[in-house]
Amino acid sequence: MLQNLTTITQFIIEEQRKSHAATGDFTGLLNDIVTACKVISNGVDKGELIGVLGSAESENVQGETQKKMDIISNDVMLKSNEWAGHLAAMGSEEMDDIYPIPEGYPRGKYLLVFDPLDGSSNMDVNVSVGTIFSILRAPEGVDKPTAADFLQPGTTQVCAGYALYGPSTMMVLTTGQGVNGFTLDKDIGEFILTHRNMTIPADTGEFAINMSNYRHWEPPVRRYIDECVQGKTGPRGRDFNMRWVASMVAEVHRILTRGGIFMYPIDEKLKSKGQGGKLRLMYEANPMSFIVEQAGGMSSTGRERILDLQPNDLHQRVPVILGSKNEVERVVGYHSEG
Ligand SMILES: O=P(O)(O)OC[C@H]1O[C@](O)(COP(=O)(O)O)[C@@H](O)[C@@H]1O
Ligand SMILES: [Mg+2]
Ligand SMILES: [Mg+2]
Repeated sequence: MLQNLTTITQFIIEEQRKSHAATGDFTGLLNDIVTACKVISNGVDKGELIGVLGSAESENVQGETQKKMDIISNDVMLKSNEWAGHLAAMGSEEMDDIYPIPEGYPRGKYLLVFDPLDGSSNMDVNVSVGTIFSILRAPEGVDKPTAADFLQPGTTQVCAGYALYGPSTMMVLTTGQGVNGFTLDKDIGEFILTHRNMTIPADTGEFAINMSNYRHWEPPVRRYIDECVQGKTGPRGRDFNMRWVASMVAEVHRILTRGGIFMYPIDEKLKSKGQGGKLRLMYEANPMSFIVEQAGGMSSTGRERILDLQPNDLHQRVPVILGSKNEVERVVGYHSEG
């Protein structure tokens, strides 16, 4: 029924009304992020029709070859969010250092950190990709924030969300009052509330991990996956299914929709490169952990709650094990057994 549609803006305003401190700043910021994701969705949708597939022949701070859409999505996020006066600075996977709000634009009280295109290795093969974002408060009285001002534990996030550019374009977000999903109606250009109060079942029979790293895994992870693969014939006494999309956004969305466990653990290969994991704390692990916990799931490094971690670098990498509570707890238990 057309007249009963709730747009994402209406939903956020209603949510903000519950907290008397709301000034409209947050709603304004979210609207700018929503606009950016609509533009990126349009670009992903059109693909080679507008020549945006393929590599950009440049590398980001992670040493990864950037896709054209990595750079385009990054620019769209910057341009859409820099002008309105809600932000003091931004941080992105695709930029070495933070992005201060340009002179001439008003500064605001929030910090925005994002992964402009997640799963970018799937862009050229037409598999779901996404955008992940996290909103933090800028320290009071600081006119020009530094990278250090972004290094706040995940528990201090004001909002976390992602856009998923898949068969349909969706946006899922939390402000600490549960998790809700919105589907983009491209005819009216609005994200409409379609998935109210998303929750993750505590149990699951589905795991997601890049099995090609098997020989590099630590014993607790190898034990957990061995038992899943042994299924009925092993100690778990039941069969498990496996999925791996290679887009964290798509994995988390599947888990929010039907449960599951997603793992990108630390391994010997990553350690040998001096990395603390594959995925980035500030704009992948923290926002996804806030969403997963708000949906009743759990998120850990295997040894610590991700949201409690004190970040030490804007591009810090961490192990990620998240999803259905009882399975994540089991993996954490295997780590503590040593
Ligand atoms: O290539 P792998 O080992 O399968 O890793 C896939 C993982 O890397 C990522 O693509 C990293 O994110 P980016 O694409 O934003 O760099 C995750 O989305 C995904 O979960
Ligand atoms: Mg990513
Ligand atoms: Mg990315």
